[in-house]
Amino acid sequence: MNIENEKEIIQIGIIGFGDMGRLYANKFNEAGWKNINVCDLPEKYESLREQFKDTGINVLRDGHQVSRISDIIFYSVEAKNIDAVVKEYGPSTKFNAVVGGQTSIKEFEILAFEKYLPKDVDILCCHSMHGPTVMTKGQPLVIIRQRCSDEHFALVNRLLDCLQSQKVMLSYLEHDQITADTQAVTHLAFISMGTAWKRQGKFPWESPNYAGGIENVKVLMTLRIYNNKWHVYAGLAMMNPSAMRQVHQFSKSVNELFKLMIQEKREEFIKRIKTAGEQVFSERNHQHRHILLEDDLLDKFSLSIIPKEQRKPNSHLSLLAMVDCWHTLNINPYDHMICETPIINNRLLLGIAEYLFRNEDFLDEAIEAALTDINIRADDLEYCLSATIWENIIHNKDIEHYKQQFEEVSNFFKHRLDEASRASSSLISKISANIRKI
Ligand SMILES: NC(=O)C1=CN([C@@H]2O[C@H](COP(=O)(O)OP(=O)(O)OC[C@H]3O[C@@H](n4cnc5c(N)ncnc54)[C@H](OP(=O)(O)O)[C@@H]3O)[C@@H](O)[C@H]2O)C=CC1
Ligand SMILES: O=C(O)C(=O)Cc1ccc(O)cc1
Repeated sequence: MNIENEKEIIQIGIIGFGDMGRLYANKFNEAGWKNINVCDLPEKYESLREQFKDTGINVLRDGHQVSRISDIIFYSVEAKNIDAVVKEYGPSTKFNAVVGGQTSIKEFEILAFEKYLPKDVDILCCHSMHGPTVMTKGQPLVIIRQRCSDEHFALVNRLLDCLQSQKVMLSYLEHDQITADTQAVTHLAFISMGTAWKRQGKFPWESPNYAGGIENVKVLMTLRIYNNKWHVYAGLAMMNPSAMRQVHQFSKSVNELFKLMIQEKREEFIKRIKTAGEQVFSERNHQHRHILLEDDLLDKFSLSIIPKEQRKPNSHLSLLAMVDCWHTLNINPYDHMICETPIINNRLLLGIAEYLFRNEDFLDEAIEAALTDINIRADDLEYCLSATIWENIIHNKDIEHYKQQFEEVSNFFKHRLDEASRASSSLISKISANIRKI
């Protein structure tokens, strides 16, 4: 093929024109790829065609039409639907095309492609490790070369170059293992916070326990998750075969630590926290000490109406349990930074855990609050219940219940979700810029 004019010749297809499908289509369009064919569900065809009529993006009625003409195809549908969608449209794939998917769990996607795509078709999958409102530049982009010629591999790479993301080559099993260790359990920590606040009818920005510093990160990240689509998190937690172990352990860590707190088993509690902290933030990880969240920076992104001086200590049960969970399962969160996402693990959750555990005074203050301040026990009890509720829903793969719980909490916060999402995006870019400077 002549690389010179490939942007005019190559037909690109996107099946599933939701948030991520649109992000990719717009990026390819801006980069000058001329033939971008997209579809969503057939019932949305007329309105999408109208909406995109002057954009250069070619809206088609369904996945058969996209598949018949496209040389490179991305499936960008809900993970829970991937098998059914590939089953329906896969057999229509153009001869000698290359097909990939954007779903967050790769085992199901790859198995569906292997099952339903014609044998002449190559499989090269991707996963942008960020949500649709984050700048693609510099973010990790996992590439999974399942079966793919050198020529197709090079072509898809040239196309994806316009995202300016950091490519990471993994097998689908490696991908699913890493994202189970990072995304699934991180989301559980934050969605449980939202549920606990909602169960108490309490907005965290009105409470002195959630004002200032790393509390801002907890609030913003929780609301950021609740501003995204429920199916993204449901899929990640329920469909990734490796995720359940972490989900169970996190909930167990929360509950066991809480029991030690209310029984005031001081020595056992402190020993457990300090041992976990020493292992996770030990010498072997000192070279990674680059998250460096600073109070001044975090305070600029507060939703709180409480002045910082009126801040009250917090047990940080969620963070203590997170580190206890990593320690118990022998997970080194720093090893997984190749798949870092803005919320996940690395930047923010690992960032705030690091902030807490690497500042002895701060950690001691949290431990003291956990063991002695009875005013925060109601919050911590609600956190335990919430983590247990989510663990059960995920364990039972109860997708309807997941949706209902998620939407109830999301509705509770709905008047601040957009604002929180904007604030968290600025915070993420500020922290990314800080990290790049180091
Ligand atoms: N959002 C995120 O932060 C990220 C998401 N991902 C993954 O990317 C994928 C897409 O996510 P996202 O764009 O956020 O989700 P969206 O819900 O915004 O987009 C998925 C779209 O696919 C449509 N769809 C469903 N079935 C079909 C079909 N048979 N034919 C055509 N279109 C169909 C959906 O329609 P309808 O809504 O009517 O069902 C929806 O419009 C998911 O697998 C997700 O896990 C990956 C990285 C980040
Ligand atoms: O931005 C983040 O950290 C998210 O958690 C968003 C996200 C959701 C699903 C993915 O498969 C990847 C990223």
